[in-house]
Amino acid sequence: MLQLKNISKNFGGLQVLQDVNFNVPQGGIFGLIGPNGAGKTTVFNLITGLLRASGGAIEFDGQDIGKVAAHKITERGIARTFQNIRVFKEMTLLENVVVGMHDHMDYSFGSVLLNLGGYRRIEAQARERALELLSWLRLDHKAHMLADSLSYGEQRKLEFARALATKPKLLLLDEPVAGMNPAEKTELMEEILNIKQRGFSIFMIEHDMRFVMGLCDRIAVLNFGRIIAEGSPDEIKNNQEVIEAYLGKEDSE
Ligand SMILES: Nc1ncnc2c1ncn2[C@@H]1O[C@H](COP(=O)(O)OP(=O)(O)OP(=O)(O)O)[C@@H](O)[C@H]1O
Repeated sequence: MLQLKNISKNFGGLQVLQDVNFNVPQGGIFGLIGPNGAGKTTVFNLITGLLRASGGAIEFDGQDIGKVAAHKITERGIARTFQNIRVFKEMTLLENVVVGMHDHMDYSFGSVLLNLGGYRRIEAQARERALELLSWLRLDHKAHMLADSLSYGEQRKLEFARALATKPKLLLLDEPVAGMNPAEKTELMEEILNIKQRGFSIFMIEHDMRFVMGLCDRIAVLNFGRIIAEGSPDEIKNNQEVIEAYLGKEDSE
């Protein structure tokens, strides 16, 4: 579904990614892990059009998206959440999700003027859909509360609902359980599995190994800007180079 082909990225003289190749398959959960500073967020920024690669190609559904603008990439079906939470705290949960939908709603200024009934119907459908998305994350009972009243973990989940509002084929999650307590992590695991079962493909960056190993069908490991391993969670857990990258050569015993 999403293919990175020989991707490299330099910031001035600093080579952050080198010959990165992997394929995120349709319908599953793919994980990208690696030590701090390995280049994981840079990969997400390249895929979502926030940065341009220095070399190589990125294809989504067989089409080159390497030069496509960020908002157009969302239109093509890729949505993301960020490491730092970006919800509108002074708006209700429902409003937060409806805002995420607006670019994709089927009305123009003219049609609103000519057809107020149609506009109201579309708005009502949007609110209904937003409630459904909130229910996927078990936040529907708080739909009319301000986002500011949510715990940190709940705000992260609200971000997911908002990303889903753009009807993505592929959902990119940047450290989804950062800052969550163990109970919230367990809940989110179930919710992400449910989202997968609804037909969404998921690609996540995550440091929490229990979460990554428990959820992902396949995992790629990035170390100093290079992919050093790719495989099933069991293959990754037992890969000597991966163990050394995380623990350091000396301590790997
Ligand atoms: N805009 C930039 N300009 C210069 N260097 C950058 C820029 N963005 C990232 N880097 C550098 O690129 C390297 C990779 O950063 P990146 O954030 O992609 O790593 P990461 O694997 O996501 O790390 P973490 O797990 O800590 O979030 C780091 O050395 C970082 O300092």
